[in-house]
Amino acid sequence: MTENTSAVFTAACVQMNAQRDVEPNIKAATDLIRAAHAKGARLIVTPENTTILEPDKKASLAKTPVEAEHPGLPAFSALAKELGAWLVIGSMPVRAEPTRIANRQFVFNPAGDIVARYDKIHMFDVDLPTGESHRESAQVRPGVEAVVADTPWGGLGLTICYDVRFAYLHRALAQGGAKYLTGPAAFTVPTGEAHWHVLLRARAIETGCFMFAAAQTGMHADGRGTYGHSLIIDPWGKVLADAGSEVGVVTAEIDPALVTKARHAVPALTHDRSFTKPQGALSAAGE
Ligand SMILES: O=C(O)CNC(=O)[C@H](CS)NC(=O)CCC(=O)C(=O)O
Repeated sequence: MTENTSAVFTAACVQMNAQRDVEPNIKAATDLIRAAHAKGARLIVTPENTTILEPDKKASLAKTPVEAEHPGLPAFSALAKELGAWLVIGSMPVRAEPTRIANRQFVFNPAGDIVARYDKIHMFDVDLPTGESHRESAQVRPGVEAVVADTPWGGLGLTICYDVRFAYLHRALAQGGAKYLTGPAAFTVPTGEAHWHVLLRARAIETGCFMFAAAQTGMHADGRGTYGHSLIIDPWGKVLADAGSEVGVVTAEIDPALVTKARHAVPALTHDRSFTKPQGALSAAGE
């Protein structure tokens, strides 16, 4: 189908509860993507780690093939083509080096072609007050390139999960042509409760972009919980859809004209100034 590039269209976020093994996750994602399409969605975004949420690093590496051998690629390519929809797989980790993976996002056009790839740049290395610790950098090779995909509705800037805490990436994407941002995630419950909505709304407001943040939800392997609340947000910061904590699909009508409207009202994206930086330096602990 040829898209009318200025017309209102329906976008969807798929909310998943991915488990350890790739094939059942592909099947679960496929069913939800079909449900999103049945609701009229022309652009469908899935969460970070759509294809695998395996806490055991050795097992995760063993289950993560190189891109060319990953069963998710032919499956999602065929699905995008069958549905005639734009499909963003929030992330599908692939082997990047013998012992490291890339936390990679894929954009498929309605012909089933991969039109963009993005490797997550910022690594989630944290020790939370709840005792939950993550060392993403121990296994993931971080990306070094910000990516804006071309869609019929305008630029789609790609980010993943912890990237949401880095405003400069989003600003660079918007200044590089993005009118829409993806923010697929597997957010922790405590940081989600405290930070998720405000961070995503801030990124949408600062950039004058729509935000599509598809999330993992519920309990995963080894007692790991994720926050859910997939969000679709407009460029003025209004939450158009919030998926709550259940597995499922949320949709929203996207009016591309709202991007121009928000940026005309407050053209902050064009008001950058240069300034000298303060001399201080952070310690390793970040203080
Ligand atoms: O490790 C895996 O198996 C899958 N990957 C994730 O869950 C990623 C990296 S550990 N999670 C986040 O980035 C959460 C960020 C977050 O929660 C915050 O910024 O507060």
